[in-house]
Amino acid sequence: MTISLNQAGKRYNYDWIFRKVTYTFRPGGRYAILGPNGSGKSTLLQVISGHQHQNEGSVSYHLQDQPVPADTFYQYFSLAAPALELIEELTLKETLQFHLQFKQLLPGFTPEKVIAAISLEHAADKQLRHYSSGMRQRVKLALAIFSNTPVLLLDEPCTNLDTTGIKLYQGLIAQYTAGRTLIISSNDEQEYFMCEERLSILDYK
Ligand SMILES: Nc1ncnc2c1ncn2[C@@H]1O[C@H](COP(=O)(O)OP(=O)(O)OP(=O)(O)O)[C@@H](O)[C@H]1O
Repeated sequence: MTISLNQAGKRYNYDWIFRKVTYTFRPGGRYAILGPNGSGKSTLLQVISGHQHQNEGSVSYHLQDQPVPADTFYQYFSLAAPALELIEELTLKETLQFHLQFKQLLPGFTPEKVIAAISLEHAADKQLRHYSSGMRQRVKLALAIFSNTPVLLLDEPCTNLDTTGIKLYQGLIAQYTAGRTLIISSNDEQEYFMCEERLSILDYK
């Protein structure tokens, strides 16, 4: 999947968050969107994903040179973000079953294997509302990383993770993202160390 931004700009009310972003995210590339708190990293990720619409310029998607309509791009990406809500009443097992109605898991994976991969076997039947913030983050990462999508969008992926959780995240990225386009919004090197391409949002003010 190729994602192309051409002179893209986004404002909230009268404040431009970024302007004139012309950038191409290529298939299999690993990209970090960098910048301080409040600079617009999450907003750019939301414009890429289509959750927010740009106010100027364009965003387009191509799969092997064929255009992908913006309103079908949701099928091709998975996303983990602090703002994304989990369904609190569901257990982890139920969450994965529900998720399977929308996205397939990576080949060879079952809900049980995903739960084991994030070391939450002991809490698989507990409602998510009783999870700690770090456990919730593991669930969000698992739903994104283990979905069989060519594009993976991660907004501050190590939010609420302890040292063990960060190592787990880094291991999952190393093991399960080969060949996928990875775009990480972050200001923490531990989250984006593997990204060879770095995009500073401050260059687009
Ligand atoms: N829905 C919204 N309405 C109005 N302003 C918004 C909205 N969402 C974000 N903003 C503003 O846009 C700016 C960029 O926010 P954004 O969340 O993209 O920054 P960020 O770089 O991801 O920050 P952080 O590192 O703190 O997560 C901030 O000034 C924020 O207040």
